[in-house]
Amino acid sequence: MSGTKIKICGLFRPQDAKYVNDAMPDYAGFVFYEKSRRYLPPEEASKLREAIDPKIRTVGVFVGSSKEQIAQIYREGSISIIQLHGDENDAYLEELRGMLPGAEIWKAHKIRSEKTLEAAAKCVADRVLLDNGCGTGERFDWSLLLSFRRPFILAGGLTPENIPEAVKLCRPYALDVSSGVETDGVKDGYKILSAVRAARKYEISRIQADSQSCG
Ligand SMILES: O=C(O)c1ccccc1NCC(=O)[C@H](O)[C@H](O)COP(=O)(O)O
Repeated sequence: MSGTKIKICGLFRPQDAKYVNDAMPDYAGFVFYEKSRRYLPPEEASKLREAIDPKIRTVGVFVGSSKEQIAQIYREGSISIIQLHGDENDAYLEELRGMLPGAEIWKAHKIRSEKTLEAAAKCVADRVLLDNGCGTGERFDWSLLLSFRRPFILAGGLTPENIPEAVKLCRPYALDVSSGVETDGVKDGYKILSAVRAARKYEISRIQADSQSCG
């Protein structure tokens, strides 16, 4: 079944690995941005990666890092996808690609208007992530996505409760959730499980409805 994928972002404690292993999202994110309250020091990334089920792909989130820093972390093997969440432009992406042939690169775009979506549509990244901000728990105006024609990862203000609405309205390739699966600023195992189930459950009920309507 190829349903909507889901990423749980901002893991940094040993128990976060257990939570994702119980829920089995498609992706887990490590934030390598020192100013984030979810910062994971690069020297701790390999240990956390090893504690996570190998079927879950890990994504490194970078803001304003040098290409050399990103390449070093990627080569160490704790992440298999690079997510650029700062002001990186296409030239930066192409240079990074030249340094890391075959690496999957995602680029986050802060969506404010049709114009910001146009930039996302043209971006050279392997995948684009459409967000309100940077792990701030707020969503943008999803109605802007009605005419967006490229597969995308939806981020910003997603919760176990609004995931069915998000999937139904926006039809994303994947969902990216962080604040919405936290309690008192740290990851909550029950909320992670609920978010992953919400994404998968919606997909199952949609497939059932489609097969019934086909007679
Ligand atoms: O999570 C952070 O602290 C963060 C800091 C700086 C840049 C990006 C950051 N997170 C990126 C993500 O991929 C988040 O999952 C995404 O923005 C959604 O966050 P939320 O609205 O909290 O669900």
